[in-house]
Amino acid sequence: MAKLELKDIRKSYGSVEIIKGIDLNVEDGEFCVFVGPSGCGKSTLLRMIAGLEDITGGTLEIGGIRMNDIAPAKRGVAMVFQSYALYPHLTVRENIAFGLKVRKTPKERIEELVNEAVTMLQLEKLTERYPRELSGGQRQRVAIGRAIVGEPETFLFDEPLSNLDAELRVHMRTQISELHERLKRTMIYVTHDQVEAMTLADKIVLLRDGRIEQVGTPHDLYERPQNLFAAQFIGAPKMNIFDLSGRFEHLRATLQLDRDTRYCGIRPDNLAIAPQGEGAFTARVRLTEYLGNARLVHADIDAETPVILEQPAGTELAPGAEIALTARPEHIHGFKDDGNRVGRG
Ligand SMILES: Nc1ncnc2c1ncn2[C@@H]1O[C@H](COP(=O)(O)OP(=O)(O)OP(=O)(O)O)[C@@H](O)[C@H]1O
Repeated sequence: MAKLELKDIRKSYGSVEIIKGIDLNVEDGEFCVFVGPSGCGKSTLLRMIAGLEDITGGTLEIGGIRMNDIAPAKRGVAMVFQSYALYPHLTVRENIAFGLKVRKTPKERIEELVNEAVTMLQLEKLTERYPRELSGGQRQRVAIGRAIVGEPETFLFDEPLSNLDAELRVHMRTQISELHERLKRTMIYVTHDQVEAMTLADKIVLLRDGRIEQVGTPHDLYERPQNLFAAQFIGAPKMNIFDLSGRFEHLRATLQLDRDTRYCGIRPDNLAIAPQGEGAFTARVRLTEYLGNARLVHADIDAETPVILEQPAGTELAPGAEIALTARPEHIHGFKDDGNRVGRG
């Protein structure tokens, strides 16, 4: 069993607090992704779980056992790093077997575990190569193999795909998903890439500045962002936000928004072009981008207020054209003065 419980977890370097009180449960077998902007503390939190960083305050339990002061090797976790951290002078097979040898695992068992991992990760033809003779994706598969053979209860991934090109990232992402399906182990995965977070996670933990902004399924974060930060972090292009305290006051009536609503948010694919003279507001097209399956329209409501909408790829709009825009009530997200969602929950 590898349920993780973090209770008021804190980390300081000197007088600077980096992790500012994290309460979180990760269920046994769950795929949990820590996501957030650079410097928010994702890696630090993961390294604290791994035992590579001391915990300044709070309690970390894995499988019901307090782990704060337990050595990394005794936590039942294996970590896969962005940098692969392979031994250059060892072959693929030797790299994968290394930890088992150190732990004095019987030879036959090492054979068995390594062969299993090699097959699972399709490394059969590469076992006698050295890391320098491998591509980035192959190196990362070896690093994952090394983690698998230790049979950990929990896998910790620290931005494992960051050094790979776009195509390989997508491929490795699906491999990691399949690995989770197959091993059914708890996995915690750090990324700053919201697409990775959305596609891999059972549970997303969105962090900012050492605190949790929102925890939920990918669907929760996309459909019901709990605050302006979550609304703008998840989804690309970003959600459009209109401040109703100023020149968008009229939207309150037109879009029938609650009195508590200070900001209204509408995703680019939820903005529709209305017949001229109708719609909630008008904008002037600046440029359009053809994406193959859609067309992104960049427009300006006024000099300070850009807006982005996603339209069918065949939509023809010349720069300078005026468009009337509208959105259905169920696609409008309302946020209060403090940035929290109206009718939170
Ligand atoms: N050893 C250290 N001493 C002092 N500050 C540190 C140390 N390690 C990390 N930090 C600071 O802690 C904060 C969180 O760092 P961390 O690496 O966890 O962020 P991150 O969210 O993983 O960012 P990134 O996506 O850029 O890797 C940063 O502001 C960083 O500068």
